[in-house]
Amino acid sequence: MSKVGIIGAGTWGIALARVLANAKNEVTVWSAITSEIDELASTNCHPKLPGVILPDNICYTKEIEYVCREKDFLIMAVPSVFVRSTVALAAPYIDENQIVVDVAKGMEPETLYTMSEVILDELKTVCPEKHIHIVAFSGPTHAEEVSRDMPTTIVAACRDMSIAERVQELFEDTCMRVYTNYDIKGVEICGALKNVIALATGVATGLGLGDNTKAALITRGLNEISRLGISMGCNLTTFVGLAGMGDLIVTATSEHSRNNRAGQLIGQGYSAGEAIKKVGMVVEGINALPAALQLAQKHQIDMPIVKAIDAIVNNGKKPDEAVRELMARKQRSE
Ligand SMILES: NC(=O)C1=CN([C@@H]2O[C@H](COP(=O)(O)OP(=O)(O)OC[C@H]3O[C@@H](n4cnc5c(N)ncnc54)[C@H](O)[C@@H]3O)[C@@H](O)[C@H]2O)C=CC1
Ligand SMILES: O=C(CO)COP(=O)(O)O
Repeated sequence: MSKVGIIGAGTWGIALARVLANAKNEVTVWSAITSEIDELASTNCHPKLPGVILPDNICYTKEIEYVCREKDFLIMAVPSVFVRSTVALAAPYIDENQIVVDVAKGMEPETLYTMSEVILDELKTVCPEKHIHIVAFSGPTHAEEVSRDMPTTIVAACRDMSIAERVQELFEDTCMRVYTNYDIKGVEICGALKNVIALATGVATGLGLGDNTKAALITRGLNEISRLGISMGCNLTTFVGLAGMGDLIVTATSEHSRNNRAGQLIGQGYSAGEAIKKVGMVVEGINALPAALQLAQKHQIDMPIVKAIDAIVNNGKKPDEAVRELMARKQRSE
């Protein structure tokens, strides 16, 4: 039995809280939004996970200190744009013997840091004397399915494999089968950038295009992401594994994906802002675009699908025009 603090009460934080509480761990959930905590505590339900009853051994708190103190694991489950500010709040209460597990998928546009790097950077600023272990936890894992105990696989990534193994053990005997990987940077790049490609497959669906187009976007999209990752020193095997190919497949094809849904709306003619509003939850692929473009430029990697999505989302390019341009690119070898 472990003590786990879940920082963030969106669908993913709550799905993980449920799995871990049912496995007899002592689970505490915190949210920056106090009304969310009141609702969870009084209903044992999350409004975006209808029909899922949460076990009553989950403790809810509005105190960041309480969610951090004396926990073995702290799971950072806020959307990527809130990771830095949330770590700043939590840092004074985080100890060296705790493992911080990041589940947010994104990259910070100003620093080009992955989320584990953002966490480390913020912890160094607030408490430079502490050495804290951080694990990236990423893979094909929609909250809607995990919260119904559907068999799911995921990667726990850390340079120190013994720390990744601690997270693997935490999820033993749950619906989640955890694989370890020491290529934390590769795992995090996969998690952030597959969302951009899922936007692209959504756009294709919204335009009324077919399965051939989606397969092309998934395959060539993975090629773009892996070329970037390899140029940054990551391992190809990470990109063809669960955090890469696995998560790209699920996000690009699942009805649960917010990125896929936002892309569909954009393909149907909605602006990015309208699509985000209609989806009503975080669309990380849109947040990841500035960092993706900067990294492509910095590492001199051609990323035509990422560029096309940025042109549609941020520069008003018509989706059908972007498809025509992608198809008309100079012919080349695979
Ligand atoms: N939902 C899913 O199936 C999965 C999500 N993820 C990742 O987990 C992260 C969180 O995603 P979701 O839980 O789906 O998001 P969500 O859109 O359901 O959650 C939003 C949550 O963010 C928190 N929040 C809102 N404003 C905040 C603020 N100012 N400061 C701190 N926290 C604030 C609140 O707890 C709110 O419920 C994302 O990076 C996502 O890519 C990863 C795997 C699966
Ligand atoms: O990362 C996810 C599944 O693994 C969630 O994807 P969406 O944010 O597109 O729903």
